[in-house]
Amino acid sequence: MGTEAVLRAAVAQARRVVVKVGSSSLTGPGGGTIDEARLVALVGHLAAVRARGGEAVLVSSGAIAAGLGPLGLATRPRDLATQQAAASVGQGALVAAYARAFAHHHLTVGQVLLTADDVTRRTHYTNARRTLTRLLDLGIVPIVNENDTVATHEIRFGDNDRLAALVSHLVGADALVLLTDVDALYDGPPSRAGSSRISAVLRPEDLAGVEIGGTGSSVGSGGMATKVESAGIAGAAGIPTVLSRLADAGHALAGEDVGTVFAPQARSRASRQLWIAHATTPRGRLVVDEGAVTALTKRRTSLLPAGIVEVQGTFTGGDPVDVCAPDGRAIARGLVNYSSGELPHMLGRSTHELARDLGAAYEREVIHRDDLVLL
Ligand SMILES: Nc1ncnc2c1ncn2[C@@H]1O[C@H](COP(=O)(O)OP(=O)(O)O)[C@@H](O)[C@H]1O
Ligand SMILES: N[C@@H](CCC(=O)OP(=O)(O)O)C(=O)O
Repeated sequence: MGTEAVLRAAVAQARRVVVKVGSSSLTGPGGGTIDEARLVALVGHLAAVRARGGEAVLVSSGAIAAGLGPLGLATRPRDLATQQAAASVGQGALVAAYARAFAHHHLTVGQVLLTADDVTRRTHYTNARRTLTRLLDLGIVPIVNENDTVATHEIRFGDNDRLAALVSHLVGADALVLLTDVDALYDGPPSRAGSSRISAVLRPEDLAGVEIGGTGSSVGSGGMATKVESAGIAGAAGIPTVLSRLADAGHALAGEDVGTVFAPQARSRASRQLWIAHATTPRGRLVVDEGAVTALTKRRTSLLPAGIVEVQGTFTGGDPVDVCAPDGRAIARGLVNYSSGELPHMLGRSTHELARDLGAAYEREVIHRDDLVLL
């Protein structure tokens, strides 16, 4: 069996699978309503996974699109507040439609709304993981979406592709399936004559020269770029991804030759570190000296106050920040233990000195090595 066939078989046999469906393939022409027939067909495929003894987590976009009609809007609003209002109206309708469709298969759904914080901050991701795992143990189909109504610009994924990859980490999925409105990854814009389907991405070089563009619809948001990124995030934790159009979902889940399959990378990094690298938007920058660059990159140490020369941005303890070399290049990203107000008083000083002058609480490293990922 070739590598591609092995991967497709792994998807077909996945015990736990995360399936993500995009707004563009769930909505009818114009994008203002959810196409119930497509939703029902998708639910049928997920029920089939359950019927063969598997478990499924559905990550569904479409809240904003589902809210357009009831709000009398013709197109997806551009401003965040109206998008959030649309999501608030649409999310309930969307999950109600899923609950009805799953009930025909005697399956119950549970809604899980997540923000980027929920999959990056230690306490939150542990909670999210526990809830999702418990739902699966109870035989429920979790339906995940971004918590659009509270997410702000800074912390928002916007698309659900990367969120789906992070959810696949959270639940320890065996496969990730991304369903969209295009049948596969193409080597150029799918609308351009001469572009051809890529059936498998087995190594990063397979993406060299591929023109990966933005969304082709009025309701989708990440386009192909966030899907390829999502496959990379899942792959880094050893999880294979299949991308296909919604109409081919059954074939994709059965391991047939549709869409594009992405091989996981050979070396998987700790998934927590991946969340930090891929899920977070840095709230500030810590510029460090050359000694700290070497310590972090060569010796993989924690970041201590002594090596920091400048603090940029406004952040609180627990926020993601970039660590930059003296030339401004971001070399790492991590979750910082102190706020941007506290740090300037600590720069260049040893932890011993800080503990003596400011108290034991200041003995902690600025970013612990477990919370730091090299970029
Ligand atoms: N190289 C490519 N191959 C396939 N599709 C691409 C490519 N570059 C850009 N796209 C566009 O990405 C779109 C899918 O992304 P998007 O609209 O965000 O969907 P979704 O709502 O499912 O997340 C396709 O409809 C297509 O127009
Ligand atoms: N959380 C948003 C998802 C936004 C979106 O368009 O995502 P996608 O279609 O996956 O690119 C919603 O439910 O409308």
